[in-house]
Amino acid sequence: MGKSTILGTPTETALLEFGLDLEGVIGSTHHRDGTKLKVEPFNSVKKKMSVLVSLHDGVTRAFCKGASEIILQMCDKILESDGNAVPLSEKQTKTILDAINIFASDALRTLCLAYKDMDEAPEGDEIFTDGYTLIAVFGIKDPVRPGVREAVQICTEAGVKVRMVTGDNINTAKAIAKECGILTEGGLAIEGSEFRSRDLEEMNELIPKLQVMARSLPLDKHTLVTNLRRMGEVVAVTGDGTNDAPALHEADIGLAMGIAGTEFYKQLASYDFSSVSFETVKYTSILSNHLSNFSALMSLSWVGCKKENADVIVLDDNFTTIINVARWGRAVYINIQKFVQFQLTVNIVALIINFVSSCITGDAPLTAVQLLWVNMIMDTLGALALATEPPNDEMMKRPPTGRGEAFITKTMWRNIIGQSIYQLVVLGVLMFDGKNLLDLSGSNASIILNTFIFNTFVFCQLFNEINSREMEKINIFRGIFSSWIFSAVLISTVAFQIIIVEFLGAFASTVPLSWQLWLLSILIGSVSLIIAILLKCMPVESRNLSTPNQTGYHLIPSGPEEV
Ligand SMILES: Nc1ncnc2c1ncn2[C@@H]1O[C@H](COP(=O)(O)OP(=O)(O)OP(=O)(O)O)[C@@H](O)[C@H]1O
Ligand SMILES: [Ca+2]
Repeated sequence: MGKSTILGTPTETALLEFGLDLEGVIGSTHHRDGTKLKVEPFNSVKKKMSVLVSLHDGVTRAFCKGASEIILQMCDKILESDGNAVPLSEKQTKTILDAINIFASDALRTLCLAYKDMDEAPEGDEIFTDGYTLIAVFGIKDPVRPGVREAVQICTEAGVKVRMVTGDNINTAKAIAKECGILTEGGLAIEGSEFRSRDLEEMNELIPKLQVMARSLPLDKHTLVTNLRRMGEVVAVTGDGTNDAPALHEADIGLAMGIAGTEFYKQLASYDFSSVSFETVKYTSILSNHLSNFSALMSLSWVGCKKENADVIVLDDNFTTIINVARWGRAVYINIQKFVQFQLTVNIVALIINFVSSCITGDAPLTAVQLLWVNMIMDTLGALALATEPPNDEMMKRPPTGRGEAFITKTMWRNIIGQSIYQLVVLGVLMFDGKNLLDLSGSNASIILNTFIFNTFVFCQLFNEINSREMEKINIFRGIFSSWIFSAVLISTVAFQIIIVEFLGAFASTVPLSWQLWLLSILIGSVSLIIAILLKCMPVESRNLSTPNQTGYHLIPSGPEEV
């Protein structure tokens, strides 16, 4: 027989696989034919699941498995290795609790398995919650994937604070959080029950320090997200969707991962669940042949989460992918800002030049066709050039954009206004004294001057397009050749400009220019590169990270060294 594939949550599959392995060791035993009477599926609030089976000798047996402390509390007996149930002494309870803690501190998810025999099937819906006999304690290892630690580090550098909210035991949660760098020195790790009991004021104080919340209920995740948002934070939640749906829904960005994500994926292509890397590594010695009934306990409890709750579905179930989401999110946002900055400069200058000139001389230097042309190249090609820049690592080293932050930042206004003033001064001088300065005379003087103004205006925009690649940094050329689109756009803009000025005079109201004037246009345009450097030396906004906002909540530090 080939190896069968087990479907279900990683916890379930790990246990079932272990049970099946054990069956191979102990031999398939008699209890298999018991009939299932009732199943209480796993639920994140109770953190346990139960099943009621009727055995052939008339006995009804309840099996229960779930969070170790919770199941242990329901037990008053323990199954010894010889198969006899003996009362659970205080000393034994302590030993078991110690074992649980040792497992948990080793980053293992701990579960207990217990059973209870009854003569009759109980009435009502509830399966008993006391008088159980403890069968086993399990420690399940869910190895932290390679790269998670690095991903958390990148998040921290990017000003994204990673918190862990889990249904697991606090010690398990702490151990895992330490392993992936979520729990740091001075950070707070608490249990959901404690978190729940706090009032609003205490939460305001507690939440900024909170790094790990363990044994949480679905509602706790939701409460945390609501409070973080109230504090003005932008919250992204990742979850496997089944019990995280409320929090995913409440978050600004809901990232469905794990089963919810892969379940969706499974619909597109068949997905091999056996690749899920949970493995059972440790268990205590209190095992008996009762375990053969164990498979009845397994339920395919995973429910496809509502896809509407998530904004992003992480198909590869990998935390590192979230970095990519953030990188591209930032890249797109910044690219749009760059384009808007560039576009606003073009429009402000064109509008003012034409308006002022019309008011004073009754004549606009830039004709309708020229403006249309400017708009076409600047809109289409500019968007293409600036919006297709790929993300870079720099982007993940700046703090995130806050919820209420203006789209056009002060930095952008500085660049827009500075460049516009330069262009307006130059073009204004040319407009009013250009003939004199350029020594133009004769009947053609006016049209030559206007063509020259148009050409200079276009070159100013062209160089400003290069400036717009970087809003804050002086070096605007970094990686300019890695994006071939940008170079292609610049070259084709120049080519179009030559064609329109030199050959399409009748259409665009231009005349061919001498090479001296071409050179002068380019020179004047290129001065905007120097203007940009001067502007960037003018500080406008200090991204003061420690400014408390209205709730007294401090923004997170930007680098790990400040944590
Ligand atoms: N199938 C199951 N049957 C019984 N108990 C379970 C099962 N799965 C998890 N548990 C228990 O419940 C706890 C997890 O609770 P919960 O599902 O609320 O948290 P979670 O952080 O969403 O977990 P997960 O990583 O499974 O998504 C585990 O620590 C374990 O003790
Ligand atoms: Ca879950």
